[in-house]
Amino acid sequence: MIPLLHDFSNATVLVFGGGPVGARKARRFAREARVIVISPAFTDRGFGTAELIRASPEPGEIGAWIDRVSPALVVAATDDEVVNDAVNEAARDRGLLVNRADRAGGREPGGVVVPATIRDDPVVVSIATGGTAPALSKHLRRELEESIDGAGSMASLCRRLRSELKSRDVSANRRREIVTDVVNSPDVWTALRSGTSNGRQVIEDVLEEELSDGGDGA
Ligand SMILES: C[C@@]1(CC(=O)O)c2cc3[nH]c(cc4nc(cc5[nH]c(cc(n2)[C@H]1CCC(=O)O)[C@@](C)(CC(=O)O)[C@@H]5CCC(=O)O)C(CC(=O)O)=C4CCC(=O)O)c(CCC(=O)O)c3CC(=O)O
Ligand SMILES: NC(=O)C1=CN([C@@H]2O[C@H](COP(=O)(O)OP(=O)(O)OC[C@H]3O[C@@H](n4cnc5c(N)ncnc54)[C@H](O)[C@@H]3O)[C@@H](O)[C@H]2O)C=CC1
Repeated sequence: MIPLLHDFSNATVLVFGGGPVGARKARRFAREARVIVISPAFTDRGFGTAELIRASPEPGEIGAWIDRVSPALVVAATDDEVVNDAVNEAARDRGLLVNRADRAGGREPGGVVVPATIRDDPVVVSIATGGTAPALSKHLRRELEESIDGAGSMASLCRRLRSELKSRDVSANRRREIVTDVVNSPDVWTALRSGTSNGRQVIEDVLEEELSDGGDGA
């Protein structure tokens, strides 16, 4: 499988199944999408801002629910394999993305997996194990969380630095060298992580040095 990023803003995600797994997927997608969860019972409280609809569709009724809601992605998270099969089939028939929570492999086209995710906006890190060990994905997510501390601030710094360098007509090659040096600088990381800098001073220092040596990097 090849990881891709998908923007769900202004899209709808339809989840079948209101247990802990349906809730986790609902919370995940609700940070961006409109989420609707359909289930005869909601055994978990943490559905985020998702809209909950109490219903127990038969396999033959799944397609009609999907048509009513026009989702971009459908999640099959019930404890009934026959229902999950029907969700998978109805979503595929309509060319929609589908996430099966009850399958480790054997995905068909359009089938997607939800990875463990670490965020320090706008930075995002995803972890998956090819379905072999979701608990390992969770463990690695926890282990790696600390190591990306400051990455969001570093990304913002780089965005501002790149735009300043562009507006001063610094060549693409030189921009690449400068940005790479900043990203690799332990001092900059320490300053961002400790909160002693928001990056403004780093940008000013880099620009001053660049302009004073004529921009040739010598
Ligand atoms: C294929 C996949 C499909 C998908 O859901 O997209 C899938 C499938 C299955 N998960 C199962 C079990 C568990 N899943 C978790 C947790 C997570 N599962 C997630 C993703 C995925 N799970 C996809 C593959 C990702 C990969 O490649 O690693 C995470 C990362 C993302 C998320 O769901 O948000 C989230 C951690 C989030 C976090 O904390 O960061 C735990 C741990 C726990 O609950 O504490 C357990 C119990 C321990 C265990 O079994 O490992 C079972 C067996 C069910 C059964 O036995 O009945 C199946 C089905 C099967 O294996 O057949
Ligand atoms: N992908 C993952 O991370 C994980 C996946 N699983 C799998 O996901 C499934 C769901 O896990 P849990 O939430 O823990 O199970 P659960 O049994 O607590 O919840 C299942 C929910 O589906 C609902 N449901 C039953 N028939 C339905 C229908 N026709 N339409 C809509 N909803 C219906 C039930 O009322 C219940 O709320 C498990 O059976 C297992 O196969 C389990 C653990 C982790």
